Amino acid sequence: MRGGLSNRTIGKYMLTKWLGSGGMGEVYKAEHISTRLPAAIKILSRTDQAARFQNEAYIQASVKHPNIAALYEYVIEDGLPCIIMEYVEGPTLEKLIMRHRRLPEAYALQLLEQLVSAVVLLHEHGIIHRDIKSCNIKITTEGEARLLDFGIAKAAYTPRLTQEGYVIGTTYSMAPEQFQNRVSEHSDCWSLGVLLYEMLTGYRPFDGKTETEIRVKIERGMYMSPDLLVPELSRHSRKLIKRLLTHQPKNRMTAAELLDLLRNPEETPLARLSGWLAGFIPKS
Ligand SMILES: Nc1ncnc2c1ncn2[C@@H]1O[C@H](COP(=O)(O)OP(=O)(O)OP(=O)(O)O)[C@@H](O)[C@H]1O
Repeated sequence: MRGGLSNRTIGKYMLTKWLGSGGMGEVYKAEHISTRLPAAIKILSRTDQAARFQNEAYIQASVKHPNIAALYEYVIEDGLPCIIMEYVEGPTLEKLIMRHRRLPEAYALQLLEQLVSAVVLLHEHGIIHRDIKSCNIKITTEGEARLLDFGIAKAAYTPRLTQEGYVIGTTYSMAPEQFQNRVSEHSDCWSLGVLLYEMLTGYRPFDGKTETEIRVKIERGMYMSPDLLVPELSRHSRKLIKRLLTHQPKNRMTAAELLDLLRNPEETPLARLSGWLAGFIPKS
């Protein structure tokens, strides 16, 4: 039942508000009984998904990063597995984009940098998120990004959770190789490209009326050049999108390279020339 568990206690927490339901369970806002600090609690509703749910908890617990919602505890209450995690106040990135139509470029790049630094950490731990998309990201009241939902993330120790041939992910943000079940950390970088495009233009690069239509566009790399939607878009952002939405995973920019470029944008020829000329100006 939706929200049917409100006012019940889970460990040291009291459930206060139903937040929504996802693929595996219900999410509630909760309050610590003695400290009154908030938390979000995900309660498994599909018992056939217990192994995947535990996988989500293992992964979320194994990485600590300011832009990843922290895991507090994994408990089993009356036979129900529960993930107790940081409560992130604020809208999802998807809602924020819809509300403003699209995000200002400087802010979009700032959010991307935060998310990429989280993804670099995941990849360093051998974890592939596999479902990076705007509705799995929340924006805090301070305007910072928090990555949520490790339900289908994959680590080296993740047990085989899917039936042979079952494709994992959300079609519009999936990389072409994900349809062949050849997922790697490069697939997360494609999804970051989809996310950047969506933040900057307000549109998804690969959209359509059916899953098949979207899939065909992804496999053919057919997307509208972002500057046709936002003519003032910088060359820097256009280049990032192009390098992330590269069909061949091996030729695609990695998360570490992307982070480096976001922190040290490539110098424009003009900036390089003026830096060079500055060397000739006598110091007074
Ligand atoms: N840590 C959190 N803090 C605040 N809200 C959260 C938190 N985790 C999840 N939510 C919210 O709870 C709702 C359900 O989340 P959940 O991750 O289970 O599903 P989903 O992302 O909607 O779907 P799916 O699991 O199928 O991807 C969403 O509205 C989500 O934004």
